Amino acid sequence: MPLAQALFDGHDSWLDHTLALGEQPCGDMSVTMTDGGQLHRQDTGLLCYHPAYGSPETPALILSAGIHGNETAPIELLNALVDSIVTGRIRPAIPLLLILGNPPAMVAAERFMDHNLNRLFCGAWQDYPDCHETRRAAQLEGACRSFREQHKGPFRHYDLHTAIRPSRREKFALYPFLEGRQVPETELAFLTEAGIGTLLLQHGHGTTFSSFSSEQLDAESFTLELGKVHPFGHNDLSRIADLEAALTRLIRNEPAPVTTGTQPPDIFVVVHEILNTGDHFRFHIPDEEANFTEYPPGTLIWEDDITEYRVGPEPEAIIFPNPRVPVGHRVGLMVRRRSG
Ligand SMILES: O=C(O)CCC(=O)N[C@@H](CCC(=O)O)C(=O)O
Ligand SMILES: [Zn+2]
Repeated sequence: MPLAQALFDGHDSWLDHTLALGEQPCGDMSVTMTDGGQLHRQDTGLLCYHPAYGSPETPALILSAGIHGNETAPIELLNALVDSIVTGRIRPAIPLLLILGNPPAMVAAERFMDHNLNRLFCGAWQDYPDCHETRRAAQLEGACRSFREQHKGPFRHYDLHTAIRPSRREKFALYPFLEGRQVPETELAFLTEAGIGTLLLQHGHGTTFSSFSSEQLDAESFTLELGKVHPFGHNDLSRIADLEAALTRLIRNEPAPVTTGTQPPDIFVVVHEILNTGDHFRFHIPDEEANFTEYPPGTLIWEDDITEYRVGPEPEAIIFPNPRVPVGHRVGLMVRRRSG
């Protein structure tokens, strides 16, 4: 039986297997690749790879997609990488943890079922009533922690997403906030290689998956926004071919290309985080507004009965405008290009 079918219980791909199971767990199993590497199915949507040889300096990589179930382009990209590994087109030279985050939400083509999974990390899942997403956040934290314990060398995590709105900057990365941490030059070069020309530096502690791996696993972590949400089968994966090539290079542990003369990503900082303040919250950004739409000084962005927010002395742009979130959650971010 072909390796993929053995590992995925007769399904042709990891994605088909994950969608067939949804919320159901699956048994743990391992297969040995022809080069001696071990591919280990830990549970539904959870795979890990250990190469036959390695040293303490060998970097390790976590790749996740589908933390939001309807963000299908990154899911299809990760599935294609797994297919290449299983069929021997890519022979990984580094340990990998590969995650399809929210299988039942993927089946339902929804962002999430009960709670936004990407707000439940760093232990925040303990503050919510038990549901599929709280259990999944706990499981993913545990899987990442034990992977980290086995691999003490350089450690990266890329959490792949797509955005609800179109964007004036199609692909962008978010770097979780950690006091005193600066983005290494190697990571800036990786973003350029991957065709991601914009980087937003987060401004405070978060409870996203990338915040968790950054803060608690000492990973170089990024949330990567790779375009707009579309249903399965309606993505133009050629738009993220540079990322696929850059990830393939990392997985093979090949040296980075020489980047002399290439443009580093444009860096943005958060000026203001818009939170839903409750019943009297009024948001003045139209529903269909694209990410990175800029507003002139003085523009009223939101208000309630007590306070309001207007753009400061320099123009500011909006990212992730979405007023349909629970009270206390993020409605959007106001950002500005970093000077210097
Ligand atoms: O388009 C939107 O409104 C949301 C897209 C999305 O899911 N973005 C992530 C960003 C995570 C981060 O801040 O690192 C999210 O909201 O979870
Ligand atoms: Zn997302």
